[in-house]
Amino acid sequence: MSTVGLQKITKAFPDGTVAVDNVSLDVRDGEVMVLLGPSGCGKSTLLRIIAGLEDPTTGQLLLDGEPALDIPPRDRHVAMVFQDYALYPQLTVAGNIAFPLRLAGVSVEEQSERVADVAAALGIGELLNRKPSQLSGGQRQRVAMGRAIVRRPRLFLMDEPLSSLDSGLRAELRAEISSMVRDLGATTVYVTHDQAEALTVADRIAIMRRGVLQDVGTPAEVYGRPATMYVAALLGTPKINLLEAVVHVYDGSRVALRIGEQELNVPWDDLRARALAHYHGERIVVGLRAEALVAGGHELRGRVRYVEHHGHESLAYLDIGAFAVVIDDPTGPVTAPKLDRGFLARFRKRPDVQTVATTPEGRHTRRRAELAVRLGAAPDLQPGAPMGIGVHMDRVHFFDWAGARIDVGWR
Ligand SMILES: Nc1ncnc2c1ncn2[C@@H]1O[C@H](COP(=O)(O)OP(=O)(O)OP(=O)(O)O)[C@@H](O)[C@H]1O
Repeated sequence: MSTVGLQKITKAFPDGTVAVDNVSLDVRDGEVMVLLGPSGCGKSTLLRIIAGLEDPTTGQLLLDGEPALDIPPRDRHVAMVFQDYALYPQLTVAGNIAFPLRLAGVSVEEQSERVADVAAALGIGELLNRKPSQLSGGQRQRVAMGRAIVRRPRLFLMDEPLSSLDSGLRAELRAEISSMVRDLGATTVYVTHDQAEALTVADRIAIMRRGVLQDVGTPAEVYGRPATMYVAALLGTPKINLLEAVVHVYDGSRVALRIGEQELNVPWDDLRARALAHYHGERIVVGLRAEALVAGGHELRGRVRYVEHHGHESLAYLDIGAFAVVIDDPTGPVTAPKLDRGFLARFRKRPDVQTVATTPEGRHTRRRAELAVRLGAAPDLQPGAPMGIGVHMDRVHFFDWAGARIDVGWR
């Protein structure tokens, strides 16, 4: 049994940097909780607070329901895995994995038994006599994991464990890590800035921005019902289009969203239409992911700007004469569309990027929107071709201008 409770944790460093800002989060027994966010958002600081390497300025930490801030790090029974492996170069693989057991005074027989078990589970049983310098990056990371597991900790803390590996190996190892921690049943807090990694590894994801917790939920929940525009922009490939729209209610009977020169109707039997009606005359943001759109419908019209081929499918990027909001955060993800030269030349004459608002979500800029629509493998489409677009309204997200979700029964 192992749970973590973070209660209103704030960490301000002496220079005034607030790395973690009033974060409350419960990690359940046996759960893999991923802390996701861009560099500098406070993920590592939170992890270090759980490990006891850092004290919060205010707030409480509970381990297994008990206040834990006074427990020294070595007595918290947590194992940390970092991105830079930190293996002892002079020790063999077996020596590295056995190291914490040796420190703990475990007998030599038990040490070699446990090392062999762990190495077999990680597929590095053949490498026990090698030195770290004779291993590949992936093998070194497995050894580092082995050294953490062998102690049978009640809690794993992993800080970007895969970030120094190439992308193929990352994908392979993240699947392995997620099945391994589940087999062990160990509660895990896993830090990453990679949304794809978070969506694969996590039971639940906690999304952070500038020290503030933005959203918590299963991968399906945070992807399917993002709490804020920022969360929507962070998750998914291709990135969501965040379109600037103005709400118009016709005679209290129909809600339409004016997107550029076009109108997207929200049927009155869509329960969210009532929530949207409160914004009559106001600017909101409409989030459209590729899976909300189908080529050949009639809800929106656009012109093909360019087509991106991905082998099994392709993505058409359409100009629909609308503006997209870009979350302008130097440390955050930017939903900047790819701009070709001609586009840039035309828009230099009429700048498309301008600051339009400063909200709690950050400084917003707008750009000419490019709507991504999924198509078959090799569509016969030329730039400039007109295309009708169908919209699955149930997959469309609405946010107010400050970036908070507009929805029925939303918190
Ligand atoms: N000792 C310190 N003194 C002052 N500021 C600090 C200190 N340690 C961290 N910070 C700041 O606190 C913020 C959060 O840092 P943290 O390392 O937790 O972020 P992170 O999300 O883990 O980023 P990364 O992925 O780059 O490690 C950053 O702005 C960082 O510069």
